[in-house]
Amino acid sequence: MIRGLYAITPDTDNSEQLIEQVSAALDGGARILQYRNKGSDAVRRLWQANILKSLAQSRGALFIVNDDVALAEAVRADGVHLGRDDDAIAAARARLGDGAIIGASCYNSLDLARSAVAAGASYVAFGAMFASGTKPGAVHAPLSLFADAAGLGVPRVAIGGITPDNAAQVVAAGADAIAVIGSLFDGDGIAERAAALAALYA
Ligand SMILES: Cc1ncc(COP(=O)(O)OP(=O)(O)O)c(N)n1
Ligand SMILES: Cc1nc(C(=O)O)sc1CCOP(=O)(O)O
Ligand SMILES: [Mg+2]
Repeated sequence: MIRGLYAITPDTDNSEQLIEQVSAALDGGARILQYRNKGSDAVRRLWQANILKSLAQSRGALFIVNDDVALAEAVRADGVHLGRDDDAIAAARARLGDGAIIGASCYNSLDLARSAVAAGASYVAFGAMFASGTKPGAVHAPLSLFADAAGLGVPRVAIGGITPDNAAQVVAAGADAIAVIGSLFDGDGIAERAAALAALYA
């Protein structure tokens, strides 16, 4: 189920630190984990994805791979997340099967969300909600999109600049899950910040 804190990994070659960071996020209550790594080579990506999948699933969390349908298939992830520069949703659905979770980035566009659902998306993501240090050039998405998208029949995920200080307004606006990188994984206290974010869905 796509609901609650959706942790997205920081992009790193440091697998030992990554495992510790992700463990803390899961301990704190993350219900969905996305493996997002655009910098490492294919061998390290496969290794990290396999380990993180086991970690997530051993804690009852869903495991989603960003961008890479082949990697999602290789590690038997619960699903894949796709944006405008990635593979088509219908092709991913054909490859991964009916049971796979396929998330779609819809930025600030309800029309994109409608098209994504028609193509077979399992959830839609809107962002950026706030200024994002991870993706400084991201377009801004208004909070009103979550109400506008309520009738689509799939969960609505919020992303971009979400922190323990501003997340409550996103949840109140109707986001079914909040996807977070920087404010969750930067610095010590990951489990505590995860718990604060997860508590918004308690
Ligand atoms: C949950 C979630 N929402 C949005 C994105 C962004 O996807 P995309 O636009 O493809 O950008 P990259 O993450 O690939 O840089 C996401 N990854 N997860
Ligand atoms: C990967 C990504 N996609 C976005 C979008 O708006 O589609 S914003 C974003 C970065 C999210 O990281 P942080 O929590 O550090 O802001
Ligand atoms: Mg992408």
